[in-house]
Amino acid sequence: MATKTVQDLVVPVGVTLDRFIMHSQSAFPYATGELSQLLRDIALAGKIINREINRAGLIDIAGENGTENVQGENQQKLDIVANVRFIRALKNGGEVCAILSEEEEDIIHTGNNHGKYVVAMDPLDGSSNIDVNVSIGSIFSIYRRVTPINGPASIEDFLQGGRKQVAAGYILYGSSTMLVYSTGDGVNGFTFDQSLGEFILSHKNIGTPAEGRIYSVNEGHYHSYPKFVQQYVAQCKSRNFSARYIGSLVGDFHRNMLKGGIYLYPSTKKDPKGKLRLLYECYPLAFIAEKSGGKASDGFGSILDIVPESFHQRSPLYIGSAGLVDDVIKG
Ligand SMILES: O=P(O)(O)OC[C@H]1O[C@](O)(COP(=O)(O)O)[C@@H](O)[C@@H]1O
Ligand SMILES: [Mg+2]
Ligand SMILES: [Mg+2]
Repeated sequence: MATKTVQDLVVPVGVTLDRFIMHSQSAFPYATGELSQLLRDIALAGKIINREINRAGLIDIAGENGTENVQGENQQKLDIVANVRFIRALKNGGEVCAILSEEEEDIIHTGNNHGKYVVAMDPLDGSSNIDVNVSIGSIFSIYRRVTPINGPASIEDFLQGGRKQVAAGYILYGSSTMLVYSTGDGVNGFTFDQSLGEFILSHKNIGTPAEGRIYSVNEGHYHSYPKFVQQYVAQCKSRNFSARYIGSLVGDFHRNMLKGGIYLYPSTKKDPKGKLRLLYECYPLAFIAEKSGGKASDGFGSILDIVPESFHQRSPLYIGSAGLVDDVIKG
């Protein structure tokens, strides 16, 4: 038997998120490092939330909290824990002057008025899956503030529109934990190595396949969908597409980005403007979709071109492989 070389025996750890961020930053000689630090702060929040999720059943932070958020949805204990963990990490990090969260009515001022950035976030996405051990996520969207540094942030910092995002991404707590983000130049994914406590580059320069054979939609609401969506779903069935729906946007989106597919959350009779929130669900995932070669539409045009009007605004969402999103819109 051939003797193993040192390379065979000592497999390299890979590129850590930290190193990757450092490298990307060295391509921009005038970068000051603040956005890099902010991405590290988000990764830290992700690690802490990952730990909380893993032990939720052991330390009584599973289940409903008995409260409702600003949108009238039941809050799970972990929704609140994730919200607090994120806010704390961003406050302590110092780069963010204000935060918009799904769990809070108004923006949260961090006290860091010198911070150049604001973050809109869904601290825990897929709340109905928390207690049943199914994939959930966190979603974030980053803007450079437009209000003067050293003063308080305000509404216009958050209502700049999806095209003004300087970075966006998500953390997926699934069969492994992953952080996926883009600063506009490609989309990269990092898998969390529990033993090292580090995110390691595992999915370099992700590209969404132009076509696919997976459709993800809550078919329980079928009769409540607009005609063009019903027709599209019928078309998916007649083309023998696979139906895959977790009910955690991050998980459904991630699978379709890697394998080729489409996620649909149309308007319904109950939610005529759609269920998903524009600023911290649709915009960031649309940013990732477009930067990976996919598409995101509200049925009329690109999600990123919707002019935002309010913090918790909702939108229909059709997102994934470009060819499939085009098929829905054509009707
Ligand atoms: O249960 P439904 O109506 O199919 O909705 C599922 C969708 O709602 C969401 O759970 C909304 O997100 P939150 O859990 O952050 O409120 C999405 O993740 C998911 O895709
Ligand atoms: Mg969500
Ligand atoms: Mg949520």
